[in-house]
Amino acid sequence: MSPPDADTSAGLSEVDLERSLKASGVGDKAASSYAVPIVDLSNPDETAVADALWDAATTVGFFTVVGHGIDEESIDAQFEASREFFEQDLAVKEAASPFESALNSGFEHMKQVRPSTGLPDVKESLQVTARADAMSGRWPPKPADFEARTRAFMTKSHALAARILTLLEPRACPGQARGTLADAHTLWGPDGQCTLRHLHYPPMSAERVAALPPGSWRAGAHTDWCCVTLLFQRTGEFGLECAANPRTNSTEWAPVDPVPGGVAVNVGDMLSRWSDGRLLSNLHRVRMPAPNPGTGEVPVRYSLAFFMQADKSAMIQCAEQPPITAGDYILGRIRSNFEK
Ligand SMILES: O=C(O)CCC(=O)C(=O)O
Ligand SMILES: [Fe+2]
Repeated sequence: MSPPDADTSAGLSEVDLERSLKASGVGDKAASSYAVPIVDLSNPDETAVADALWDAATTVGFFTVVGHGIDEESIDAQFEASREFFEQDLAVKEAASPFESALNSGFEHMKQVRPSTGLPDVKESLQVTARADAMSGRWPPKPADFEARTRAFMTKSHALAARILTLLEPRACPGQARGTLADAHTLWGPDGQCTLRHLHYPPMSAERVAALPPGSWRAGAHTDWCCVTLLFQRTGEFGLECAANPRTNSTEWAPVDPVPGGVAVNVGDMLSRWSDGRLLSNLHRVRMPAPNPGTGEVPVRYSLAFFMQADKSAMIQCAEQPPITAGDYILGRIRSNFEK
């Protein structure tokens, strides 16, 4: 399908794919156990690292990086900030960081409706988009150093995502100067769109889970909108699953379990488009785990997702689709997930 113009072409096929899961049955299939690759970024042989990333990105599309250089203390501190924010009352969180879908920022509680399920994810999230106007009036006052801590964590996440993009770029976008992808993503500039999403999947009793509408997921199957996502998980908190990318024609799902010292990475739709499909984004979802037999409760899950999204004005130039600004591209995807 060749879209008629740039504005309406943003992410249409991805939304159709997600909607089709509702009817296909693929969405209900249990996860099997093929392994998500692990890539060690501390290997001094840069060619070997680039090869391993390319293999991982073109087969599964989801992989875990270790030796990535982000210190454990910063990751733990961000999770702690997230926990302190979410433990407040709902009304306090809503007032502290009002959600604004057009800015992709703020706090939302069970508001994100996935096209794959037609139901809200059973989660709450706090999104920080690295642009001054997006966060004006949205920095939560508690914990007290939330803004400083989050800015520092986003700086480290951005550097890691930029390194991964630069290692993938020569094969993903062979016609473009090396560094174009990383340079298109700035933090805190007037056009910035990189986002850190703090996610909280609340613990709940088996009765509350049973009362949810049938077909509810912690996060319904979806692809991400960005170039790459860094997904930070805590040990012992499971449920993330991915489908291999569409090139493999596989309908299997694999668990993406937390790896000590590891960060999960996935390719998003923006990079699929930018690379003319040399890289493909893949579906992933977060399963509602079985209640703990001792407590009868479904355990809590926290995660942090850093979405490396090109600046609003960055032009996504590729051969097979019309040029589109990254700003228009993201807006199209937001509209497909949020009512307002
Ligand atoms: O919480 C997770 O592990 C996944 C979250 C996710 O995929 C997303 O927010 O896009
Ligand atoms: Fe995602």
